[in-house]
Amino acid sequence: MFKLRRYLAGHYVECVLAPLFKMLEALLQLLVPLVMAQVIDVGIARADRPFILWHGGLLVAMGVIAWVVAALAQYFCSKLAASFGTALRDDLFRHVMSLSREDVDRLGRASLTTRVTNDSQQVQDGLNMFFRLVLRSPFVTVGSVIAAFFVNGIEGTALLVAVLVSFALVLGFMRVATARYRQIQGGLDDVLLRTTENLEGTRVLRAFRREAAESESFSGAADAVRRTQVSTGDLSALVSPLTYTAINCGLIALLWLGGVQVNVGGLTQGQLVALVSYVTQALVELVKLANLIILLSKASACARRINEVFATSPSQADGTKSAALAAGAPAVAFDDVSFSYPGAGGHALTHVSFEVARGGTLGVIGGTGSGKSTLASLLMRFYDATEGVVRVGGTDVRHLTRQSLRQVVSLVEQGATLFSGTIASNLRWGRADASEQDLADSVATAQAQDVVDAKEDGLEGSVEQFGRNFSGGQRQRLAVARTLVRAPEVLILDDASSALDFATDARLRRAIHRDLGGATVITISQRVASVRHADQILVLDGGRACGLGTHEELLAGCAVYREICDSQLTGEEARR
Ligand SMILES: Nc1ncnc2c1ncn2[C@@H]1O[C@H](COP(=O)(O)OP(=O)(O)OP(=O)(O)O)[C@@H](O)[C@H]1O
Repeated sequence: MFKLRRYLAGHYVECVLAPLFKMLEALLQLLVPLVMAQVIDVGIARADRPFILWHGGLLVAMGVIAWVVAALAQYFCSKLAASFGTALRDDLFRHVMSLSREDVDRLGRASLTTRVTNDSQQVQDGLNMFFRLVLRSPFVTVGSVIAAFFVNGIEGTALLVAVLVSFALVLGFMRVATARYRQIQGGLDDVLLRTTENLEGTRVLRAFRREAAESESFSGAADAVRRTQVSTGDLSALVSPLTYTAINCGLIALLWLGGVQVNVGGLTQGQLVALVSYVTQALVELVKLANLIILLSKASACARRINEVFATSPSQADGTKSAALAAGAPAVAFDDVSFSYPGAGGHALTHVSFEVARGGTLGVIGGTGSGKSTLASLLMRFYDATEGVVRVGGTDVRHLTRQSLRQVVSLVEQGATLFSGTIASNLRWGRADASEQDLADSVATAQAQDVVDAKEDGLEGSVEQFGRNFSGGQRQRLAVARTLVRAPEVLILDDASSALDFATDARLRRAIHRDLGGATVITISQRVASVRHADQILVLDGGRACGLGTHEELLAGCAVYREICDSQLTGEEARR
């Protein structure tokens, strides 16, 4: 947790003032029994009315001041914790965004979500309580023991023993609890993963009648968290009663010893009342301290998980060169590229080489799992090639700044994702300053005019989360339009028209060719019709390039391509 102290920068005044005001409140609290003792031993014993009234007024004044400083401390603590939480979450989110897909795969998406949301909140809550109690509780506890010694040595010793026993219990709990809380947060990751998977795949779940099985599996994960929470809860539930028991034993000893001493004249009645008050204060503060330690154990487990994310530096260093398609160099080139996903047994791509000239078109075809999307991911530099070099404009993509690479190369993926807002706000993800005309042109090229027209508000029509108020084909066309707004020099369509009928798909390809003059277009598809007119077609089979050429050349020389064509086209259609 200490490592996260940088998020307190700029709030050092509150960091000092909050615990200081709490201390002041505690100091006043410690003085109250001494004043009370005076009232009993002097004021009441001598029936001195003015003395009692004066000290009564003093107690009221101390109460008012204590209330004011406590309110101020509370204000500073809340402000401090809220600023800390906001800065931490912002930075954590930014850091997660800077990680490569490989890093995100390794840390786990669900786990990252829990860390950015729940874990950061736990740390914020822990910090809030820390500043409230870190000085106050130990101060009151230690102060009560010292004050008790000050009043009477024997009584002070009894209180000290009770406090030390309670403190040992609290520390023992902290050691066990931190590990348990880490386990609980890990379990919550699993619950979140199952929740999002099932919510996003509700339709599939129902179609395959997997509700019962998935509910059972979810219950299993939730129950594992419950068991750890219950056992940790049982443990933490013991902390307060044990602390109370230890201190109350001290109180019994104190009353017994105190009674004897009052009888022999070693202690006044007022001093005994003050001592009882100190024991009570120590008890209350020790219980608060125990709860603070429970909260800090939780916060420290969460802080460690957050620090793990910060310790993951992006596995891909950003390049320094600006991407530009130089004349003469191919727009895109794969030079003997192989790639395997982290933790995967084999290669997803093996020794793949090809070049696409500036303004040229490439079709990529192959069976499912043959490595087509992986090829697009390497070109976007979502992952780095394990062997070989991927080049854009003649430069190794690892040497290009990520921003400029993605300015030049744009990808439309099959699972077109839209974000809640309006159609226009989604399209402007492509280019923030795009004019209405730019948006309209892109919509027309993407064959999405009917999608916009169907909305009463046209381009201002609303888009729900993930674009779920649109059909798959409508989402795909809007996603294409969004990319076209950017007017990319290299456009990759990865199964981006899989939900479109053949006629719309053909119109879309023709429009892109017509309106995006000069752009290099890579079309990835399982449909021969989508790639057959490309300048070259790359055929992938099990991650290997088994053919590269025009439709006619491949028909004549590539058995895999011929097989794909046979499964989709009649002999006549294939030759046409
Ligand atoms: N994130 C990942 N982690 C591990 N393996 C992966 C990952 N993504 C894909 N793979 C594996 O890499 C191989 C190639 O996958 P890829 O998605 O590139 O195939 P594809 O040709 O696009 O398939 P499809 O046409 O079904 O979309 C497959 O064996 C797949 O299981």
